[in-house]
Amino acid sequence: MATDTAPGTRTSPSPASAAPYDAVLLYSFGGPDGPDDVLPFLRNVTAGKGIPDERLAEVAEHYHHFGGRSPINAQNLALQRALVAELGSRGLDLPVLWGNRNWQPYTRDALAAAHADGARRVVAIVTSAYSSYSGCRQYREDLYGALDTLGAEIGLEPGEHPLQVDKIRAYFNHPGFVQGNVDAVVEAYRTLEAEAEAEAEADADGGAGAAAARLVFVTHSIPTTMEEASAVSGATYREQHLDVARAVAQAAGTILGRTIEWDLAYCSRSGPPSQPWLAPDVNDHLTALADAGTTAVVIAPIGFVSDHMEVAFDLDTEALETAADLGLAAVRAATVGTREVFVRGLVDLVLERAGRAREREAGAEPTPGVAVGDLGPFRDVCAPGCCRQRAGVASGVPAACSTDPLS
Ligand SMILES: CC1=C(CCC(=O)O)c2cc3nc(cc4[nH]c(cc5[nH]c(cc1n2)c(C)c5CCC(=O)O)c(CCC(=O)O)c4C)C(CCC(=O)O)=C3C
Ligand SMILES: [Fe+2]
Repeated sequence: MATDTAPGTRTSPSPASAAPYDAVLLYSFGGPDGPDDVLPFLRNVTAGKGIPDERLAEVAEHYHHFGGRSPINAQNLALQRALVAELGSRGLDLPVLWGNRNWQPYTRDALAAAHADGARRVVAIVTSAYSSYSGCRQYREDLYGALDTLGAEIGLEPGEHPLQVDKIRAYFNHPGFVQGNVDAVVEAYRTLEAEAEAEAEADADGGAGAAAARLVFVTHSIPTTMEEASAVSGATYREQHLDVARAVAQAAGTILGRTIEWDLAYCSRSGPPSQPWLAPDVNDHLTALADAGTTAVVIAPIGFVSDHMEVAFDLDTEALETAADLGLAAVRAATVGTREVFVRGLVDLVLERAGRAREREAGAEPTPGVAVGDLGPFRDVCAPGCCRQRAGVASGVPAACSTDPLS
């Protein structure tokens, strides 16, 4: 076959298209940057939520323990840079804006900047991999609010928005997110083994449990009412985590050459004690495991995409202390953060979303997305009633990225 390229020379691939999108929004939670930000930030987060004052004071202490600064902002900046680099390596120079729900830079400001630069179609990457009110609808409600504000500022009619923002689907079962977690779990097992070997050299009885260490997956607890309401998207918040956990434990076990026993536990419960939340709490679960004879654990925070405050405080400070008190050898697996396989996956999801938007707009059948596990890819556009706080109770607050904003 004739070719004008010398063997072994790589031609640069023609860039994949991100059309119809002209900007990406990295859309996150936000966190305080210093001690003076802590209270106003917490007021933003908890407005109208009925979180008891003692719980707020306690959470403020978690932030003050780290100088009043959450690690989340630096991590989002790093992810923003990694996304720009990955898009660039594919020949795409799409701007990546960063906006938060609860602290600056706020979503409204990010979208205003995009609009001023001429963007009209934006694709959002929410820094939450799972679907529930907290990880899906709340982001979409706040997005609708930011678009309304922006519209009003430039004199549009109520409900008319200056830009259209779509979001990538819930990506908990996307291969990039799952593989990032598999790699992190394998590394944690190897760290635990290395620590056990070092200890065994120093003291003859150490190290026995590392090879059989139990894998404890952890995610953010939510009220059971929110868990029930999450079923509208096809599988509940808990079922989504169980699907990822099964896939990660199996793949990590294959790499490590053993069967891994695992469980799913929860952290960061808030709300009044009378309100049921998903359990067991990770500290209670570690205690139960130690009582039953477990001697080593890997703690894998699959519910979080980066090492923000829940991970830094609830896991690295509290849960690791619980493990030490119980005499459990414990290593916390990394979050996916800016791992290459995860960042590549996010850009794949942006391009997949763009491709399906083009197909839909051309009246063609959209190409199905890829997913691992048993649940299949989640929807691009949320179904009516998706991810409410309570099943069957509409909030009356409109939400973006839905076929029916008021449902
Ligand atoms: C499922 C879920 C995620 C994961 C999905 C996602 O990542 O979005 C998440 C993330 C986060 N949650 C965060 C912080 C807080 N969450 C709170 C409160 C709450 N979270 C809830 C759920 C979730 N939260 C719920 C049901 C509440 C009760 C009140 C309410 O319904 O909203 C409160 C109030 C005090 C308290 O009650 O603890 C704070 C300060 C931060 C920032 C951390 C940092 O600063 O590094 C992040 C990334
Ligand atoms: Fe949803």
